[in-house]
Amino acid sequence: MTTSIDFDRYDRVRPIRWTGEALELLDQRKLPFTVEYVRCDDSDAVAAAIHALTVRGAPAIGIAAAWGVVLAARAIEAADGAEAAARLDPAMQRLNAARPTAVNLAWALARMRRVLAVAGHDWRNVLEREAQAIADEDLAANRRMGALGAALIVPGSGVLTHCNTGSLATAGFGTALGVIRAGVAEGRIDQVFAGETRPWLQGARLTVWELQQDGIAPTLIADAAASHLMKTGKVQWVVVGADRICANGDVANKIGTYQLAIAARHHGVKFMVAAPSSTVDMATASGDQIHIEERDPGELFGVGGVRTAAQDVGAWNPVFDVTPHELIDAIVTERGVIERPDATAMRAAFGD
Ligand SMILES: CSC[C@@H](O)[C@@H](O)C(=O)COP(=O)(O)O
Repeated sequence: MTTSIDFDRYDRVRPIRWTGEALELLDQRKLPFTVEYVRCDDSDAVAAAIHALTVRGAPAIGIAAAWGVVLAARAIEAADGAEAAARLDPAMQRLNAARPTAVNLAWALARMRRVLAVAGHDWRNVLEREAQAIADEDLAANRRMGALGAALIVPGSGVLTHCNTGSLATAGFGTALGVIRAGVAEGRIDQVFAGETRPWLQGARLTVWELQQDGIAPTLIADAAASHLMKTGKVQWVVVGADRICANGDVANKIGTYQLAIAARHHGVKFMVAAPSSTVDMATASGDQIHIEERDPGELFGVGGVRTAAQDVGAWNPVFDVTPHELIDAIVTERGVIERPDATAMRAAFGD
């Protein structure tokens, strides 16, 4: 497939930088007002950064964890990969436990374990090459799925997206935001709406900032405005990313995605999920089996450190939800487009 997209135009934001000595993470807690990288010198610092959302987004936390393994390797001695694997196991388990919902974290660590198991005396170089490969493959997958997803969008369309699925959440270009970038570049998308994505405001803080770096001017909406937006006819597609795609096509993504899918179906708006194959988890049969992360209820009590909620209130803060496959029109990965996903279509695309 050929595409007219100038990818280099979109290579401006990089959330993860490997210096050869340390891992530098663009601190997403401080964006858009402060652009600052946090330096991680060991794997526990990486695990803490993943847990704190310094680095976030399913593919990005997998990539960061892979570099975390490279850092953990600095602290041990081993004659070969098998011996190193045993010694690195506690650090890898701590990285794996940093966040539960996005499968990309466990997937990246499993890849590091696999290459380690067969590595010889040069196991440190093997780990470093694998971490770099995970990052490089993610960027390539995003570019490919961007073009594939954009091709589904009829010129002149408006789209709504949720959370942040861009360069900040990946090795670059983005998943759903990659589709949107490609769609804008190809003249298919006229207008991009971004939901705020409360409580952490990934949409208002990160997606808007990222698109502005590209010269794309999104329109911000309150999350609660989504159904009304759809009713006006201004959007033809909802395009979102994923943290885990199950064997039956159910999709876990940022809290609020499920209600967007319900509203989209009601209004005849199409619903697309864009994610690399590293987000596909064929070992999880359906969304009912996904561990949904719940974060500090304090995230709901205010914005930017200013309290907005009444005092002495209880709160519940699940940060992901599951969209049933019946509400999804297309899942786009770098391997192709799965229309109306279900267990049969998923098996045909990804095996068992
Ligand atoms: C490529 S990003 C896909 C998802 O990871 C994204 O939509 C999302 O839900 C991120 O959640 P976050 O809690 O910000 O890590």
